[in-house]
Amino acid sequence: MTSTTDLAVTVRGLRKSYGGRAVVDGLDLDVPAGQVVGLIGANGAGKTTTVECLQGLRRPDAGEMRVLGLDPRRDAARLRRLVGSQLQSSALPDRLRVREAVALFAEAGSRDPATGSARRGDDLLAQFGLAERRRSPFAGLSGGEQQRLFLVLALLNRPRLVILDELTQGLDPAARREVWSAVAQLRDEGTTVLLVTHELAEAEALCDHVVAMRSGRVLDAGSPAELVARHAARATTAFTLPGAADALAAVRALPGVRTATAQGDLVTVEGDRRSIAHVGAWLVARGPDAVPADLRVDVPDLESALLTLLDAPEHDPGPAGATSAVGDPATSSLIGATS
Ligand SMILES: Nc1ncnc2c1ncn2[C@@H]1O[C@H](COP(=O)(O)OP(=O)(O)OP(=O)(O)O)[C@@H](O)[C@H]1O
Repeated sequence: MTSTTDLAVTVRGLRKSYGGRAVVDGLDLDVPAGQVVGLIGANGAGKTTTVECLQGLRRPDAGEMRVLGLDPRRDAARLRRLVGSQLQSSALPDRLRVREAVALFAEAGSRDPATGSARRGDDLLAQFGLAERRRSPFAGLSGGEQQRLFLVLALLNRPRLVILDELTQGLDPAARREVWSAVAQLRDEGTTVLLVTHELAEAEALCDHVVAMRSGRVLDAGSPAELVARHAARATTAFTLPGAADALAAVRALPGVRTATAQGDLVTVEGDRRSIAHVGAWLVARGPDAVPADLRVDVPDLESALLTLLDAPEHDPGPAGATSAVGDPATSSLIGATS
């Protein structure tokens, strides 16, 4: 179990209302040091409000927060030096050159005292593939380059925690992959990252843990694989098999298979993930001529898990607290107590 000293962020009972409407409603959250934790959920779930409270940008109505051991309400200025936050595109003037942005954001401590150059900045620009763009104005960068520059600026002063909100929104697939690999690099270097994202493939690729939110509350939390196993365990296998109807009884008897149906020669099998391997092995065992050329497998992913979670009826968490919907006690260390 994670001890509190291993936690970069702890939140208990966070509440924030706008005009009498609770948008964060008794949220508990732990972010273990050195991990990438993702906040996912529906629009308006309160994800951005939560991370803004953690950065001292918004004042919650109630609750306890600790970010790197500090209270964002009282220590916002100290935290700004320890937390790297992603800027919004509008934060940089179009004409500001990359090297000027780096110089502007570098604290004295990140400069090399011998040469006076922002060596850390140069290293990061090289690391994130922007060394050749040092003279480019911000507006001349591609979307992916702009986001990578935000990462460089967020990392410039060696933050212990990086908070990223919709980092890859609006990027094309190639640029998104570039930014993902930059975040994966951070994770490999042991930086703690709190990531707000709508991109569930992104959460699946990058996050050690994800916290699914709706209406300001935690619905469930765990590793992406745990959430998939709990909420989207079904896999579908489909293939063409001559004489399909006669084979259905054998397919239904395979381990992990829940249902098997045939439409003409097209067989559709539903089951848990094990069923995929068993169906494949059964087909191969029938001989090389029986192996279908059109085998298609739909494996459940985090998106299916989140859709199931968001589809579940809302219920009042009652006095037990907002995280009472959490399913598996094994993952509750990430969510914390519900008192
Ligand atoms: N300053 C504000 N005044 C009034 N309502 C606000 C304010 N800021 C946010 N809200 C509302 O609070 C709710 C939660 O917003 P928030 O941005 O935290 O959610 P989110 O989960 O990040 O949403 P999204 O995924 O759409 O970005 C939304 O309904 C939003 O309209």
